[in-house]
Amino acid sequence: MRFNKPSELRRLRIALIIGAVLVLVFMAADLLLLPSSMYQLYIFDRLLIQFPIILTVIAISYWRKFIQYRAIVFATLLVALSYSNYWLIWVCWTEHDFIFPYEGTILYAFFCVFALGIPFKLAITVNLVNILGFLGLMWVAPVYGDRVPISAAFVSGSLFISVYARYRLDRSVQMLKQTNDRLLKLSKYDPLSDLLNRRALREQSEKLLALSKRHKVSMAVLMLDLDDFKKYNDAFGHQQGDEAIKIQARIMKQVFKRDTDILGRYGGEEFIIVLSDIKKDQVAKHCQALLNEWEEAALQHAQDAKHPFVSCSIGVVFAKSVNNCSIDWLIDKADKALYDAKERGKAQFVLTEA
Ligand SMILES: Nc1nc2c(ncn2[C@@H]2O[C@H](COP(=O)(O)OP(=O)(O)OP(=O)(O)O)[C@@H](O)[C@H]2O)c(=O)[nH]1
Repeated sequence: MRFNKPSELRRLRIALIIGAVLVLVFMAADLLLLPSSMYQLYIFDRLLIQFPIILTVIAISYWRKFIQYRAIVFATLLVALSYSNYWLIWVCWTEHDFIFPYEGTILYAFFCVFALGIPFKLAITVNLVNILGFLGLMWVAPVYGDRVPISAAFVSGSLFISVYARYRLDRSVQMLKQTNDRLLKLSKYDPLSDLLNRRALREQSEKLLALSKRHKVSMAVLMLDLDDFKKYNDAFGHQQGDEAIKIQARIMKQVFKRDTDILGRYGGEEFIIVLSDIKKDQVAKHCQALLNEWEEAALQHAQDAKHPFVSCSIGVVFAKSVNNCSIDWLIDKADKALYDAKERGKAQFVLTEA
């Protein structure tokens, strides 16, 4: 799952606007309930404190670094909204003897934690601050009389549930992301060599070819095949053969390090390397480096193999311009060059030009 900054920003702004509209809707509902003597106080709290706080956050969302600091901004928003609610409850009680409901505090917590996405650790801190605030309010102004303990328990419990639910949600998303990454890797990479599998190799090669055509740069396709691998398997066993495949992959990664180099397992003991924007003599140098690495590895081959140590043959096609080329055509050319390398005695490379 990739984080998409513009769409996340849009989503958050929409959530904030919905929040602001909800405050207005609740205002209308509350005004039906409240005695008219309290209208001024109530409207002051909602319209001149809470509503502008939300509008300020919407304005802050246009700040360049908002996404980076959004969790802190939303945590501050939650504290500000909750404490302005506490203030309203307190003033209603002390000045008008009116018992203002506390449910808004819970709604604000759920809205900020879920709709705006305050992460788990920050949600604990902020909700703790809000629970302490509510308990403090109940201490200095026991608004709900006999119901103070149950009200305090209800507010604390609800805020705790929002934090716990956030934790479960974060964990599930994290696990989903890990599984997704694993599946993506499995669908793209060959598990034995950790190189691209045939399908991913084709997809990436097509993309690189399109880019090379657009930028009018050269390309080279190398096809590699372990020499007398059947004999190696027969002599040392399939498992040892798998080790040789891993060595081949390691050598390829050692020699071809550019970000744009595409390394893949084409099938069995055949590998493909696709390069872009490279000179012909550089390609030849890299092929020689591959052969040298195998020589240095000095891995004993089967007695009846052509060479005493395990080696590979390489067929290369180099195209200065790829305007009229397709990937299939380039692979076919590299395959023919590989056949030539095998015919000429193996453990060597044959480079042809398209
Ligand atoms: N250990 C192992 N062997 C494999 C794997 N994939 C293919 N092979 C073996 O690779 C061998 C390929 O043999 P051939 O196609 O006859 O080629 P070769 O023996 O390398 O002969 P040349 O290509 O002429 O040098 C077969 O024995 C396959 O079983 C694999 O994943 N692991």
